[in-house]
Amino acid sequence: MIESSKILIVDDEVEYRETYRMLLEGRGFFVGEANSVQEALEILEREYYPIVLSDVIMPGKDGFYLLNEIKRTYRDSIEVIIVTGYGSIESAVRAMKIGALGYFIKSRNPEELFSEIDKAKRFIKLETQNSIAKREAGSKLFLSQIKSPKMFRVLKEVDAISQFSSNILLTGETGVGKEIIAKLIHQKSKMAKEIFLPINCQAISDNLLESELFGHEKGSFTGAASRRIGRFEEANGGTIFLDEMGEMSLNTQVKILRVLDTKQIERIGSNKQIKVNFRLISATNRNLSKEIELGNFREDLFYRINTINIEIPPLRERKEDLKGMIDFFITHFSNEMKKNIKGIERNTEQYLLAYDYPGNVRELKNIIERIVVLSTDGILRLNNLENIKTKELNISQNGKIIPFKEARKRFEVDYIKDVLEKCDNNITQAASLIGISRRQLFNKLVEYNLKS
Ligand SMILES: Nc1ncnc2c1ncn2[C@@H]1O[C@H](COP(=O)(O)OP(=O)(O)OP(=O)(O)O)[C@@H](O)[C@H]1O
Repeated sequence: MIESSKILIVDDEVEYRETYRMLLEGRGFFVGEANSVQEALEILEREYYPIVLSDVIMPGKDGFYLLNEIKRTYRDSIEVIIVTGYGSIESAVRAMKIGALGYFIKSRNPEELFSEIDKAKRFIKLETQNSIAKREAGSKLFLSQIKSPKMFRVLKEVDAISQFSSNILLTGETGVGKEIIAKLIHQKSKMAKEIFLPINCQAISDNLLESELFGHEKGSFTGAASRRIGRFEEANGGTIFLDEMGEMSLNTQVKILRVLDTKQIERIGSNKQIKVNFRLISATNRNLSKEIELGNFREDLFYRINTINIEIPPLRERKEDLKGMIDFFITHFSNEMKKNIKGIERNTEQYLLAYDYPGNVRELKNIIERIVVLSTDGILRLNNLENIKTKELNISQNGKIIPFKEARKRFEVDYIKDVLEKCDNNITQAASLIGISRRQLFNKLVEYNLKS
């Protein structure tokens, strides 16, 4: 079932509901019905419908009341299209002001209704995938050029398993491209048009992770100011990608196991069962068998998520692709930064080809980004080759990944120091190279205590 194609029709007249049902089902939508505002709100409590098509005048509460309630409770996770028999500019404006996405007059051509629904679908997808899209903006992938036999085998496996809905576990060191492969599996699957929802279990604290995944009812805990639709509900019909699965607490593991067994969830603070249907791809860079022995990971969950296992090799085991990847990232970053890169210094290229990349593709990508940023004459060179290891691996401390804010600070400090060194500490020139104002750079120097 296609989740963004689920529509709830709210109309007190059964003939209208049936007409819409016929029209919409004919176009592949899954249709739910409510004959009143009250019933619609009850259904929405139980089941997630991303799109609601509501009549205005009904016995009891009217469509504007429903619209108001939906926007107050669900904000942008549900889009509403108001349908009315009597079109008037005032009521259209009113609907839009309250937050309806579209407005349709019953006597009009149904094609207009479909175009409103398409708009709502695009909006919902955009909302949920906004952050993903931002992250991936302009980044084409190095896939079709792959020559390494090990990576080639991975791509073959992806082709073979994409069409099935079995749970998949991706294993491999950090930065090898597990998320890229997860996305590829989704794109090649039957759900390609539906949502791909990545969640990094390590980036979210354990108590928040539960609410993130399952959603919560208003007031179910301090800070739960409104109802929240969980990720499992949002991913319905599509693929959910649980990254860093090995970091999940035993408590959350039990709950995930239950969802996989029953295909139902309960929002925190509610005991209503809600049906969910998604494909699960998990990833970890831990050795889960070892974690099971240590009592950190549940064996039953391991077997559930690991119907198919794909191991992604580290970059040092796919040296055949290194040269191609280096060129690929140079082109990518020089286009992105609009820099005319003429070439790469021989020593630097040799070093990059011989280096073993413990941080894998992510590390290679970061190094290339940095040398492209720092190149002022169109030639790429690593000034201090020994520095590379300590700088690139500066993402963890005592074995724990450092928080994003701290990592950004470290990067900015290194980056600013490098650029200043290149410009003989000339702040005006450094600011111009970086592309920020002299004042902004000066503020950074004060903030990071780099003035000396
Ligand atoms: N084939 C590829 N083509 C282009 N970029 C890639 C490729 N593989 C990985 N990358 C880039 O390398 C970085 C790391 O990739 P990704 O996040 O998929 O790795 P991961 O294995 O999921 O890492 P982690 O275990 O740390 O979550 C990303 O910036 C990604 O865009």
